[in-house]
Amino acid sequence: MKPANEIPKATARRLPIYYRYLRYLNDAGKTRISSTELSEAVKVDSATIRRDFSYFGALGKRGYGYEVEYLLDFFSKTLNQDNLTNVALIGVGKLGQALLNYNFHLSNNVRISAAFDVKPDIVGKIVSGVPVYPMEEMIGQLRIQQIDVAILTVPQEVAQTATNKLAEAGVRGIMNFTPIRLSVPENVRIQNVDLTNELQTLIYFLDNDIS
Ligand SMILES: NC(=O)c1ccc[n+]([C@@H]2O[C@H](COP(=O)([O-])OP(=O)(O)OC[C@H]3O[C@@H](n4cnc5c(N)ncnc54)[C@H](O)[C@@H]3O)[C@@H](O)[C@H]2O)c1
Repeated sequence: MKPANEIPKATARRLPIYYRYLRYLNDAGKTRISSTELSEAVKVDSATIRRDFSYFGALGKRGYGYEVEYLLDFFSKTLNQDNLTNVALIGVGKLGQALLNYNFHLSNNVRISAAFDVKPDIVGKIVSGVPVYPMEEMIGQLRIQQIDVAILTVPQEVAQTATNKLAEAGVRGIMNFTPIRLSVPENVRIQNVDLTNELQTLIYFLDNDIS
């Protein structure tokens, strides 16, 4: 098995997809799955699946397929499913509230446990089960709750200032929903999410008939 930093990013991104489907199979009482079946279900070609799995050692047997429980256990450990990751949300507006409401129900191991805002009418409230703290308490709360991942849903004008505070609090990963490109220290990783971009990419692929 390769160390985590040697696993290609594309493979790492597919792991949660495999994991979710294996959980579904396990819940349905299925004990074994062939690579063709798995491939059809998760829409990843079987050569890619075999290559992905090969990074973790030989997990399947030719002509037999994969043991669901074994794989599930294996991926659960690899994806650190046994540890709950608390995530903070900064900016409890329209988008922030939608994310709080969703709160990653499908995942066992990630949940938003604290939210932060500046609006007096929302600070101090509990929104979808998550307490909303004032921004002045952010650094302290993140440290107490040992949160090192944050979702940023503030107006773009304040995004960089909020990011600086997150970095100061020791946050290592930020999921950035704001349209600006954030500057961060080297040890902080940013994941930009832009639904408009995604939609435009989809339309571009459709218009140009690219599969
Ligand atoms: N990536 C996407 O696909 C996508 C989609 C929608 C919105 N957005 C972006 O998400 C962000 C939020 O959008 P929205 O529609 O929810 O806006 P909104 O105005 O409804 O919410 C913003 C929230 O941030 C709070 N806020 C303001 N200043 C703050 C500060 N300094 N610290 C903490 N909180 C602060 C406000 O009080 C408000 O509750 C915007 O930057 C918007 O451009 C991105």
